[in-house]
Amino acid sequence: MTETTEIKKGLAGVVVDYTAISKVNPDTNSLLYRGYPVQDLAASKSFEEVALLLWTGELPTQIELTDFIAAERAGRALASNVKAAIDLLPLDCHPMDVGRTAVSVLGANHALAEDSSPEAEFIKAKELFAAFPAVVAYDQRRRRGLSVVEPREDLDYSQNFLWMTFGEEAAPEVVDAFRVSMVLYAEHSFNASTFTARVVTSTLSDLHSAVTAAIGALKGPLHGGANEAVMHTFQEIGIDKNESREDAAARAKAWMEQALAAKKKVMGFGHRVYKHGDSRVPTMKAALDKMVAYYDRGELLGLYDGLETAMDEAKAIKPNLDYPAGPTYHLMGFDTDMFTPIFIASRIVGWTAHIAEQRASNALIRPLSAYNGPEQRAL
Ligand SMILES: CC(=O)SCCNC(=O)CCNC(=O)[C@H](O)C(C)(C)COP(=O)(O)OP(=O)(O)OC[C@H]1O[C@@H](n2cnc3c(N)ncnc32)[C@H](O)[C@@H]1OP(=O)(O)O
Ligand SMILES: O=C([O-])CC(=O)C(=O)O
Repeated sequence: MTETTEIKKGLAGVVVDYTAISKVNPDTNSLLYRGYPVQDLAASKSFEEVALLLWTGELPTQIELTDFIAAERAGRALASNVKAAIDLLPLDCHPMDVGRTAVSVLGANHALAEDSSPEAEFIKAKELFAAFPAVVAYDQRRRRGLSVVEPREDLDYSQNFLWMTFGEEAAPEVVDAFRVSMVLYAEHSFNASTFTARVVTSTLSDLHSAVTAAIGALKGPLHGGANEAVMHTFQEIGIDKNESREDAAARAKAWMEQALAAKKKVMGFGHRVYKHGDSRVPTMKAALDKMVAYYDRGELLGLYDGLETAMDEAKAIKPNLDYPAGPTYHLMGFDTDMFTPIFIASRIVGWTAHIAEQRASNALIRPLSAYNGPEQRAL
């Protein structure tokens, strides 16, 4: 085997494999899940239906959906050793560390952990989907010194997620914005965390190991961690509920101009694949607009507009999905560092769909490197 000398830093522009799960088209700013435009799915389908679509390739029949919903509702409670493991973690560790640990324990618990048949993998994917919201809710509540709220089987996925987190039933508008975010975050081809899951799977390792590794990749601010970084930016600029939208926009614009002059990277903007705008942003921004109206917090849109305009004027770089998602979760009442764990809950679907696809047509993922260290020398 000869070494290639053509280096593709960050694998930019490299096509690594086929996928039938989603199609990201940067020329048309579009995203298809198994052929369906994501904005159409977000307009009319539950997250549960979208999950089944991504896993199986087709929207479920009514019977399939009913069966899945029943199993999902029955599988929401946290195992006692997952709670115990979370309780052992410091309250000031990052919640992504909690999510990563919880998935690891769920893997160790699983009777089918080492069974990678398609049937076993599908069972594990569905169980992880059902169990993970309770991890986020449990951790959010323990950080606030609040007692656990048990799941309710009369609520759908999004309603129950918000119920377990806040201990009250969320308004339909809020549930819907949350559902939209779950649909939009679910899948995005060979992004860094999904690729990580595929690398781990390619060694014939198990599903929970692949998801645990993917969580590590998602945590970084160049990837999923950007949704919380967006809120940190808003907080650094300063949030004043009584400020007018125009004044907030002016302050945000000035902040961005300074940040760019200082050559800072501002999280929530830019994308490796989309260069003219992220396909999901218009749908998520519409959900954010509804939340701003619901909570009467126009000044947040001032900050949003000011940063976006200044970035566009200076560098023509567009927002990515994390930009509208961050303030949406803030308005719903989540602590900022819980935003990326919410992303995990959704992306579990995409990761596990890719794990299945990788297994079905596996080749060990092992690229080459060009050596640029010292020449051979004598000891
Ligand atoms: C769900 C998701 O994971 S979406 C992505 C979330 N991540 C973020 O929001 C982090 C901020 N964005 C970024 O760091 C980048 O846009 C990335 C990593 C997402 C993609 O970047 P790449 O395709 O590798 O492009 P790269 O980082 O080389 O940027 C190209 C140029 O645009 C600039 N640029 C890109 N994004 C930004 C940004 N957010 N702020 C300021 N400048 C930026 C770079 O500085 C670089 O400028 P230069 O050519 O003058 O050096
Ligand atoms: O595709 C990417 O590189 C990042 C992204 O938007 C995602 O994972 O949703």
